[in-house]
Amino acid sequence: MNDLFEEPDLPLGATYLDAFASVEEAAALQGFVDDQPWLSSLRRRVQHYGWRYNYQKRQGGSEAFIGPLPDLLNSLGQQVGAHFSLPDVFNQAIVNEYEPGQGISAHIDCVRTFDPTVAILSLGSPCTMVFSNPKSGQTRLCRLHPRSLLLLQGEARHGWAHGIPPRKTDKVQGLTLPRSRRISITFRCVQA
Ligand SMILES: O=C(O)CCC(=O)C(=O)O
Ligand SMILES: [Fe+2]
Repeated sequence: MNDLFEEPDLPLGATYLDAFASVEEAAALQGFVDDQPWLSSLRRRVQHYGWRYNYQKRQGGSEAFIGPLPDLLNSLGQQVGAHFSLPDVFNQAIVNEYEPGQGISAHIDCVRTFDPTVAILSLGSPCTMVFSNPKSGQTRLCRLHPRSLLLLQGEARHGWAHGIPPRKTDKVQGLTLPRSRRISITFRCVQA
């Protein structure tokens, strides 16, 4: 349920679905992720599945194939694909962990490496994502709730940057809401 019933304010091409994953699926995904090793080379911890992503080169590269997505991730990816009738199957997933105060700077997911659809599943703490449009200077805020899915396509994927400010709290309709640990799983299709 959305905090204080605020409506998500999304750029064209973005779709937000509350409670996309069931409580059981979310718990299983969180348990799975928590049992896997983390990469700690960024300011936040990450896990890569399917294809390793090189943040410096901003690409995957043919040597970067790790293997098929683990079953739990694959079945969630398939559900997203079926729900939105997507033409391609997700073959890559990046897990991001955010402790309070951590975020991700505004970016557009690499267009050369990844296909036009990006799907973000949220677990754990709610947080506010900021969309910014470099051409118009507009910004839009979207509250991401645990178990929600955010699909980025079209303008929202290519014309707007998205990021999460590195804060310990978010302001929602005048209230200051503390963040706790959040996990996101971003599904993409690497064009091999
Ligand atoms: O954690 C999120 O919700 C966003 C992650 C993201 O934008 C990315 O991995 O490219
Ligand atoms: Fe992203």
